[in-house]
Amino acid sequence: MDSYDRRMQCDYYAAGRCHSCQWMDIPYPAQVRRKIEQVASLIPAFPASRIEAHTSAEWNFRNKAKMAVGGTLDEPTLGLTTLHGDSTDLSHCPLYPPHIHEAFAHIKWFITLARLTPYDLQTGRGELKFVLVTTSPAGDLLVRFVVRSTESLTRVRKFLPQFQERVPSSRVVTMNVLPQHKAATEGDREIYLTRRRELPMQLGGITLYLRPQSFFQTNTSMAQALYLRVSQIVDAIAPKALWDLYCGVGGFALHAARPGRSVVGIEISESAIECARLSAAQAGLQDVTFMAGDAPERAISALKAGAGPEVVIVNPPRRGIGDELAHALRAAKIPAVVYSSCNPVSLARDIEALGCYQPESVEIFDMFPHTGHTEVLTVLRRR
Ligand SMILES: C[S@@+](CC[C@H](N)C(=O)[O-])C[C@H]1O[C@@H](n2cnc3c(N)ncnc32)[C@H](O)[C@@H]1O
Repeated sequence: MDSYDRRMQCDYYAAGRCHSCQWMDIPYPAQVRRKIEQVASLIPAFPASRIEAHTSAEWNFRNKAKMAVGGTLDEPTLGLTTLHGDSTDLSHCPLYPPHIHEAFAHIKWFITLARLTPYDLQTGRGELKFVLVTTSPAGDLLVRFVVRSTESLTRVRKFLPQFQERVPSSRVVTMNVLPQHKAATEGDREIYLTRRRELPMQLGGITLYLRPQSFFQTNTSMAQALYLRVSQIVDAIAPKALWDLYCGVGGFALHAARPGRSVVGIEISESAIECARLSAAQAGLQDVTFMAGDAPERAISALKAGAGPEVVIVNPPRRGIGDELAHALRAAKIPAVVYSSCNPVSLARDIEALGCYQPESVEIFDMFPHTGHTEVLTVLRRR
């Protein structure tokens, strides 16, 4: 497919209305080659020819939409807004699956019905700032209305049954309050409008649970492939004890849990840990413990006290694991570190800090087609 055909698949890009996917002009196989070369240039110990790539669907792969609300009460837009008060509707963005597109139409109808005035970035007036929608593989939705204040709460509660009648898949609906005029897509306060609080995300044999403020990988099929691959890698090493640091709602830990293997997951978000525990209990997993806390701090103190599993999985935020944790893993002589990273630059820095660890394999899981971002999985073995 040439670049002209590709542009035709996203009308917004072709019309110059959205530039979020910077690589839209590059045919997908060339995007993947470019990512492999980028990763190889950052991890010189590993040649591009040995990097395996797991490719994504090119369209409809994103499970989460973050839409800025603009336009007017009677004709709201979902997409982009600017400081000058301009708004662009992107509610048919081809990265989202068709049922999210359908939900957007009903969300617009609901905005008008509940008198949720779009927030104006220029004047600071109005109420509704963003609509955040996440879908499960089964098509159920988590819908969040990010508002400036709770002024509309009574109306939203009143009309919600009508919205849910139109969108029965909207299992969890919340109002998130973001009073400050700042560049953020959500605030700290979450008001649940439905009895259900978690969106079940069925991945293979495990059901993960997602709450409004918990992290979840945005490409569900790629996440499933990644968890499966890591469980195979861990099974091949066959550790008796395993840690999953920065475990989120437990994707790696739960997929790698086996009878006779002790698994510990550590994550900063209390609510993500509650979700991970729920999944473990439902799956009847015995020797799996999830702890809320600072992963580097807890791991370093446990390593200093002499604890040490045979395998440590790390999946940190973009900043990476940092020198202190890298040095502690090295000093404790952990035999294998399975590192999943969304930032090859911090990954390369951490590999350097780990020192005596050699990449045994490097794989790309292309979570983010049409952008320069990629997820890299590497197995680091102590030399
Ligand atoms: C890239 S996400 C990975 C989540 C999970 N492994 C998954 O597959 O969904 C990084 C996670 O690190 C968590 N986090 C950030 N800082 C942390 C810290 N200091 N200690 C523990 N977890 C942290 C975030 O809340 C987020 O859930």
